[in-house]
Amino acid sequence: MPADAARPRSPLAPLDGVAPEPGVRKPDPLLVLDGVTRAFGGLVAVRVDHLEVQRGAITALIGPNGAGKTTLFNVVSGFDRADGGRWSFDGQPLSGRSAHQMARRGLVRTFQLTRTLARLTVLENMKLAAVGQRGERLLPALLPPLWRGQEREIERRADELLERFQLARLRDDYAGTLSGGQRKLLELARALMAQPVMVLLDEPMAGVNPALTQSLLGHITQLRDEGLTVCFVEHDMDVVMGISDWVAVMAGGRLVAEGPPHTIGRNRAVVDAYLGKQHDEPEATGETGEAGETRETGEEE
Ligand SMILES: Nc1ncnc2c1ncn2[C@@H]1O[C@H](COP(=O)(O)OP(=O)(O)OP(=O)(O)O)[C@@H](O)[C@H]1O
Repeated sequence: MPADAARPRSPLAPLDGVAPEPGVRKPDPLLVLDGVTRAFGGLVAVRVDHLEVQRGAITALIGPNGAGKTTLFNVVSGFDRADGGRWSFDGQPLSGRSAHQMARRGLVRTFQLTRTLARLTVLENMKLAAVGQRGERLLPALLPPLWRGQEREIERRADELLERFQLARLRDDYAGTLSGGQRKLLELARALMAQPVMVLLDEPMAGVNPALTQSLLGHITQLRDEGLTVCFVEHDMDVVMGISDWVAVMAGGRLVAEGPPHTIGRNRAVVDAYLGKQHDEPEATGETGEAGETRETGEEE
């Protein structure tokens, strides 16, 4: 069980002064990736040379469609295999571990399309998340009394989380009757059943109405303030700017930029990633100023 899950956030801003450069070293990285690659046939979906995720921070992972964000989440969380590279979590080399093993170490992910089971109740979904993520299936057979104690503890934790996420009144409803937004809340609550140190959230706000988006944002920042490390994929830039401590940008499988949220919009590599490099080609190919200088591309403004 990760002991530091409820570690209070340092009042210092540890990312202040970290250079906004792709692959930059962080003062206290929890997750460190090196040379991670994943290809599908001829398409290299991910090729990240180096990425560090700062402990206790909210990091947004952004990039255009098909940039490789979900694939990177899948690989690191053990839901997919990498073709190459390695990564460590909390100083432990964990490349190639299964999703169960990663969850036991404290790294849990949620999915773009929620994975709640429609024909189970909200509470059953929560309990299953604890069992499934922690790989405790053998316990009931081997040690019934101990298991009953654990089950009570799991239910207590589930009820606590359902209360926190305003889902308590839906506890005994089938998950299939929940709205899209409520399912997103349940997905986040389920992830927390494993008492993770870090959560990877894949588009946690997608398809959620504005009121519920605000509620989810509040929950995510509260998790960070309680010491959890959060990395999330998001397309809505208002959300990214609103809650991120740091932003990492992918394009074509690569990490093309990193930095504090306010620097990202001004970064040329990010503009290129979203608009396509050709957006400034007319200026770059032969258009000269009075002094005869050709404007260069690819630089940060
Ligand atoms: N299982 C798969 N088989 C074949 N190609 C895949 C598979 N999964 C992803 N890809 C391809 O890999 C590339 C990266 O996809 P990925 O879903 O990781 O991007 P993304 O940045 O998460 O995109 P989005 O923001 O649209 O979700 C895309 O070209 C995608 O079509």
